[in-house]
Amino acid sequence: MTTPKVLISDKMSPKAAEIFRERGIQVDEKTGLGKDELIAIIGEYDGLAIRSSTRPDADIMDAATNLKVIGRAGIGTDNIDKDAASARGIVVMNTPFGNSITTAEHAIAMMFALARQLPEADASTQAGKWEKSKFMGVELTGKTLGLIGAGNIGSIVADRARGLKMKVVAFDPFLTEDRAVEIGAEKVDLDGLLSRADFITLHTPLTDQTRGILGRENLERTKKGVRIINCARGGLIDEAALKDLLESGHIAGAALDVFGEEPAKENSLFGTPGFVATPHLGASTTEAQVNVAIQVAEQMADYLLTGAVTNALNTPSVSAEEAPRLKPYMTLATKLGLLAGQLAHRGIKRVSIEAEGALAELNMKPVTAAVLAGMLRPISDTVNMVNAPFMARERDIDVAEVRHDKEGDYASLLRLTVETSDGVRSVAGTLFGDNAPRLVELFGIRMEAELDGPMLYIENEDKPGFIGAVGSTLGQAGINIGTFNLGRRAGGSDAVMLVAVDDEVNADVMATIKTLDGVKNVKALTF
Ligand SMILES: NC(=O)c1ccc[n+]([C@@H]2O[C@H](COP(=O)([O-])OP(=O)(O)OC[C@H]3O[C@@H](n4cnc5c(N)ncnc54)[C@H](O)[C@@H]3O)[C@@H](O)[C@H]2O)c1
Ligand SMILES: O=C(O)CC[C@@H](O)C(=O)O
Repeated sequence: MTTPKVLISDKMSPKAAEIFRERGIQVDEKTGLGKDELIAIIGEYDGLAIRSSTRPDADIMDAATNLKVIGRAGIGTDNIDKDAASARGIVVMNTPFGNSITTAEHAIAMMFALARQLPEADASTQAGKWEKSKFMGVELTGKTLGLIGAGNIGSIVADRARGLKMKVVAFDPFLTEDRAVEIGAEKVDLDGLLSRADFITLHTPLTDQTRGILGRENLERTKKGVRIINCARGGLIDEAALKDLLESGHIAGAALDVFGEEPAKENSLFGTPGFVATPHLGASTTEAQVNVAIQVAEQMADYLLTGAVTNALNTPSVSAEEAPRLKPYMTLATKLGLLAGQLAHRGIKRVSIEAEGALAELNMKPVTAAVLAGMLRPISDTVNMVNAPFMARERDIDVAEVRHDKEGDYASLLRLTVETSDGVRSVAGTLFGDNAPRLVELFGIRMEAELDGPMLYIENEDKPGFIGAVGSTLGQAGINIGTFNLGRRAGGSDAVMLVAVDDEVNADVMATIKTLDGVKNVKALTF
């Protein structure tokens, strides 16, 4: 294996580079690159470690011919084109917890800043004024804090706010009643929150559903004198409406760490009374930056060196302990997928992936991704485990996973049942003693075969002399046979044959085999 190479393209704690080097990965740190500069060099790298300034898009990824992973030292990945990454098989990972406390603390700091007008009072005092009566504040104790989004950061904010003796109400469609009780919040709908909250703080990602969640109409519905904090993402609040309502006095204060346009070197809100701004500092503490740098470097190194996947947004997780146990099953899954994909004459509509015995106790998601990657390889040169589920969805292939706890004839079994417009057919395989993947059933016919190298699949009437005829056709063409794997349907006249050959069988030989008496179907396969 060649030494993987990683580019760190945003300012990051030196801990990240230190970890990459310790793990034997080459690392370059080049920050502040323009898009074209990045495009010119990205082809050299297996990994790209970023914060929020680098914005890897489809153009950058097209040039990133070796790129396997993009690691975001932070939470939000809205600066990464994840669809483009998935389509190219690039894993995107973030560090979902490393800066949560820091960001929650920033939101609380912003709340105090608004409640006591700290920035204005500071500026006035240092300007030599002593405007004691101008800066009359409000207490937090007893006030209602409305959380929009109660995930990692929102729930830490709730905890801190409860410590400040505030009442917490939360709007989050994915928050269960039990979790709301656990974080000490009352679950409410958005209207309830807008009408009751003295302070509102946003902690959702920016999605199609959350964009403009505090738009003009909702801002107008807030309680008069409300104070609003956004340390999540610009785009959640209508900035023009916020300015109007601050100026009209309906909103008493607003503190934004994030803006629709960043860097926000100019913004219409600047200078508005009651407005406080910080330059996307939510995650900027020494502790958080060390946390996210260590985490992103460890995760990326694990993936590049061992295949373990943690905190990926576009592929299933595989822990470092699971990776070696799953590896042989993933090889089996890819081979069975390849077999099913190559033998499907028509587009696949549905695949059911069944695990039996020991395999049923493992993490099935990576196995499913490996099946799909194998199955789609005959129709795509670029498919891999990351983009296969995405490609299957794009092709409307319905994928089902089924686990059977009980062992059958084998300690573990993986069965794929594939539906095309030609009907439903299944293949099954297992791992032999040395973790070697073996086919054990082909279209309902028991047979044992290694799926390796070039092979010939032949369906025929079970007649004496047929095997000899195939053998001599291949022999006459100078093609050496590795193994002959045979099976026949019990009590029937159908037989199947998987012949491992040393060289690929050319079209002329295929045509001759097709003319042999009793042949029903012939196909050249590669594994
Ligand atoms: N300012 C900063 O520097 C900084 C630092 C870290 C994180 N962030 C941002 O903070 C945000 C929250 O991060 P997190 O770690 O808590 O994320 P999270 O995924 O743990 O929580 C997000 C919550 O939002 C909820 N949500 C999703 N759609 C919603 C909707 N339509 N209405 C209401 N709630 C909805 C989800 O159910 C979830 O509970 C993210 O946007 C992240 O990028 C900013
Ligand atoms: O890297 C940063 O400074 C910001 C990070 C923050 O926006 C995040 O989503 O984690």
